Amino acid sequence: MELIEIDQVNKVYKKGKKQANIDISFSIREGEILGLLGPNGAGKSTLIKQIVGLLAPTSGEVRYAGVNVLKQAKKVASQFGYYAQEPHALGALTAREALLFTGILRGMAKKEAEKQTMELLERFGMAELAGRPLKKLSGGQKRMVGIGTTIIGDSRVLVLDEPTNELDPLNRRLVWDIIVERNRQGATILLVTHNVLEAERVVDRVAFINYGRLLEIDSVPHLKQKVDGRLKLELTAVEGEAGNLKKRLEEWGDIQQTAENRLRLLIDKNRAGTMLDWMVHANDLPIDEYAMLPPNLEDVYLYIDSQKEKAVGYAIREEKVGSFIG
Ligand SMILES: Nc1ncnc2c1ncn2[C@@H]1O[C@H](COP(=O)(O)OP(=O)(O)OP(=O)(O)O)[C@@H](O)[C@H]1O
Repeated sequence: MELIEIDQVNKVYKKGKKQANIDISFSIREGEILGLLGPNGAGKSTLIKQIVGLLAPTSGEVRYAGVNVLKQAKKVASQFGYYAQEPHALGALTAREALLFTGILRGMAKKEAEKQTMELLERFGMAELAGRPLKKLSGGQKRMVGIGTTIIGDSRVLVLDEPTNELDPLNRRLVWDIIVERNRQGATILLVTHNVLEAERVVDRVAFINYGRLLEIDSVPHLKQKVDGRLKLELTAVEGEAGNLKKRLEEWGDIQQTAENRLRLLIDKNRAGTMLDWMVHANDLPIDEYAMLPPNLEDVYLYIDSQKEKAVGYAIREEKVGSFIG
């Protein structure tokens, strides 16, 4: 069943005259984990804010269980857990109070909210910090309390905007575990992340957004078929030579610059042997290191993005390379 429908959503920010979302339509199915991926400035947070009803679309609408979210703000607030990128304004509350009050606001009985609060703080390794005001916690600890306030109260829908951002590896893993666990308990989950490789392990489907548009939405295996029959060559260029190297390799396949001196080439399997042979014999290529690897979801994204750029003639976003790294 389609739980949330995004129907022809357009968002124009008046001040900047910026069209952040253009004709976006797709559905989120009940019980799925849908990953929303795309580079910085693609329009993901704008879309998410409209999905949770905090921002009104310029045109189009978002429906939850068949009804426009803006017409059922109370219901959406009680049934959705929303983790925003911006830190929340609960700084004067203690960690315990922030969790407890959010649980009660979502309609939990006080006793149950108390129980879940302590369970979460223990799970986060923060039981001893329960009485400390949020403003006196570290950035990562604050973020974990933010995750806690999002998931407390068994919300039917979780909307998570970069939930693992700025967390250490252990907490990142804990958050991914919690996401999967809550999904198994029945929650429908929409999440924005730049951790494409971590997301690949948990999401059922992926929506790729760029230039304010939905470029693609599909299951991970289906998306990977787009780069089937290809291999990935990761190259480190000699300092200052990435542009030059990119030009020399362009004819072999789809090439992207992924960091200042790093390039990624997707090449047909049946050309890979000839290409490698050519590369090792060409003495003047400015290459420091290279490795041949099977493609992953990040490569699918880069491929889809490059095809779209070619198709519609968008300028290459040199300033945005590397958005997916780390
Ligand atoms: N309040 C605002 N007023 C004007 N323009 C805005 C506003 N918020 C966002 N934008 C612009 O809209 C575009 C989309 O921004 P958005 O925050 O939705 O991107 P994003 O995909 O979430 O990016 P990131 O991954 O960096 O968080 C950007 O060009 C941004 O500068």
